[in-house]
Amino acid sequence: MTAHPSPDHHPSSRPSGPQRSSLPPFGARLRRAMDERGPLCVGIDPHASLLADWGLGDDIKGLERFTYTVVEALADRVAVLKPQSAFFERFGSRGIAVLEQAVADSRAAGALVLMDAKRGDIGSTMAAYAATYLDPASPLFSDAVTVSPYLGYGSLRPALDLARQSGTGVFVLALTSNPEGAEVQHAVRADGASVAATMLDHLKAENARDAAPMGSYGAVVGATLGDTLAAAGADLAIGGPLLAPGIGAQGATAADLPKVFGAAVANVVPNVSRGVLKHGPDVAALRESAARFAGEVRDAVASARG
Ligand SMILES: O=C(O)c1cc(=O)[nH]c(=O)n1[C@@H]1O[C@H](COP(=O)(O)O)[C@@H](O)[C@H]1O
Repeated sequence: MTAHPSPDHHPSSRPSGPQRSSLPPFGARLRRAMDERGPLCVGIDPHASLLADWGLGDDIKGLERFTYTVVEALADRVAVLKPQSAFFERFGSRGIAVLEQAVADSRAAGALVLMDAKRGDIGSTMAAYAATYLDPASPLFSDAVTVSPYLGYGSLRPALDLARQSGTGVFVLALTSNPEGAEVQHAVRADGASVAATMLDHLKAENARDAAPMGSYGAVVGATLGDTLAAAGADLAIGGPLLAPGIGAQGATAADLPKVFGAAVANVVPNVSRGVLKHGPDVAALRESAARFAGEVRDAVASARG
């Protein structure tokens, strides 16, 4: 995909091969951001219906206005912003240019950017996806990216290795928030372990290096899962972050977090997208909503600590 972004936020051509980064490991950066700002992650998901609700057109101008308003409202106060790439890709190269600008502006304002791209392919193609999001020379360079392990955990190796090199992170889908996920993720392998438990074990091993204060390799575990985690034999003590989508529009609440995550709740990065975004386009209302979710998360985590 060829992008034509404004020239002010990234190099016009990419050097060959991954660039070394001076960034500390992602896990350390994320832990610090969680300590300073609280663990909330807000999604930037410009649904067509939200654009309409905001009084915007379902076009590039609407996309720009929506995206830059969310960045202006939240990038200086939440730990993580998670743009969902699909909502930008559907506008073609001009949508990608908006995404590039949003990533750069969010990072400049102090938010970590988790690119929600859910990529996954054979290793050699995965290397290109990894370069897209985790190579500091890329116009879409982000602090972390979501990936899908359906081609096998080993196929993710180029992303896992580039993340270590560039101080970025990788979030692997383990137990997703949608009800359809169980047919794959709860499936039991010949050795008796579920697919999800196997992914979590891989991540635990990945995090064994650079484990303090937190590993850079995360799992996606839905906040909607209630007590079904036990059925998947999931050990959430992976030493890395746990991205927990599903709060708000999908029905989970902050109060569910201790029940779903138990002792691992300290590593949970709860995500809310529509639950916050529906309060736009008023910047103050977006901030108030994010602050309310952040407060509920803080109270839930504190009550779990006793
Ligand atoms: O990786 C994700 O972020 C993700 C994983 C998952 O299991 N479930 C899930 O909803 N998500 C994403 O999290 C966001 C949830 O949005 P809301 O339901 O509007 O809060 C969307 O961008 C989803 O693509």
